[in-house]
Amino acid sequence: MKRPYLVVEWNDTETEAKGWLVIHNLVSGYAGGGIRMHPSVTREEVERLAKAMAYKYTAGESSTTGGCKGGISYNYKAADAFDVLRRFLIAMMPYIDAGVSLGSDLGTRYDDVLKVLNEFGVGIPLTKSMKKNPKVLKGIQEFDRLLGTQIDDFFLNDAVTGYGCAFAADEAWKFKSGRHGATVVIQGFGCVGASCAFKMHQMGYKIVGISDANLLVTCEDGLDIAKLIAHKNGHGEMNPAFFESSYTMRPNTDWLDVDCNILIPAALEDVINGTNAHKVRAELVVEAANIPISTEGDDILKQRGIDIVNDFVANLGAIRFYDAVIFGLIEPTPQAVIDDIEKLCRKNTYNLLDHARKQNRYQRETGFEMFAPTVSDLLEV
Ligand SMILES: NC(=O)c1ccc[n+]([C@@H]2O[C@H](COP(=O)([O-])OP(=O)(O)OC[C@H]3O[C@@H](n4cnc5c(N)ncnc54)[C@H](O)[C@@H]3O)[C@@H](O)[C@H]2O)c1
Repeated sequence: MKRPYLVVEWNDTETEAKGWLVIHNLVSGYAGGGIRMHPSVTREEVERLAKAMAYKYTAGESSTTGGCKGGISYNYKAADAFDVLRRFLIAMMPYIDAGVSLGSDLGTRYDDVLKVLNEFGVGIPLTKSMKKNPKVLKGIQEFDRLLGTQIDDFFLNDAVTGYGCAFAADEAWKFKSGRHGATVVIQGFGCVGASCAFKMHQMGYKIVGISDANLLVTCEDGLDIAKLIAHKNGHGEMNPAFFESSYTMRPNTDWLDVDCNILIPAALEDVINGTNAHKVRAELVVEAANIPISTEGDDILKQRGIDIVNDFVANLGAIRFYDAVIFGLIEPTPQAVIDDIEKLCRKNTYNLLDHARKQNRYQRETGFEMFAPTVSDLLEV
């Protein structure tokens, strides 16, 4: 399954926006993945992201869902960003109605996606057979209810992925026998970056640097994560008016210049690449973002002996939440959702690092073998 099963290209009627739906594989006619909106989105990127989703569902032990992704090349901060998203979803509606389940990703909000799907009477996308399955319909109701619940002041859906990444980072750090109170730098302070920072801090790590779309803020003694979260905006941007006097502000491009033990990219793709991977100072990189390391960057990290935890191992929280609740795999409570994700992220991370160590190989290669998707079905019509 090297090639995507289906690629659909879209040109907006009202703006210069362009978009793609890529289905990497279907399992019993079903696939899941979020929609990314960013000016840099390309077809190739959406294909890579859809592939990563397919691996993620395998790592998430899903027996029901393949990987897909939506991508829109447009400014997510533009005043008409929601209208562009709406028109993209309308164009993709025949696929969505057949069982291609699109959610949110960088630059889009799940509420906005659901608003459009509800407007057209689709709700959460399901295949024809799922729509007739009472267990799945009950699962949808539970999932809808859980979307409105909170944990540690985050909406559950905004916490699941970041928490999972934090559990994966903690497991990997312990596997390396790292010292307590290790230092962490995080790129991105949106849904994933902020909740990951919160959980890492809660587990005793010191967050010494965070970057967002505007700036990098650092502090050797550790940043006040709760305060930064309380004052960030809906685009995951920190508010410098609430920074402490001990903080240093720098351009966000300096994020690799900060000393740390663990580096967590939680924003864009290919941010560690052939031009900057030699600058990574951390001993461990945990991929909270999807595909944050380019092939060239990967080669350099591998040569330098830096450990990594693959994206599809660390950031499967949201897809596991969806699958586990909709298909009735766990008790539908916020704590059960988090406990389930913790168990899975820790287990997969440990197995990944253990296999790689025993085979004396780079984790990326081991991960691609361990979690390769095996099913490729057709759309259910
Ligand atoms: N939301 C999820 O549940 C989820 C699940 C799995 C994977 N992911 C992946 O995690 C990553 C982040 O997703 P999100 O949902 O948190 O997005 P988001 O839109 O909520 O936040 C994105 C963050 O990235 C920051 N950012 C943008 N450009 C930047 C730059 N040049 N330098 C530093 N920071 C920059 C933004 O300011 C913001 O803080 C993406 O790769 C996404 O595919 C998200």
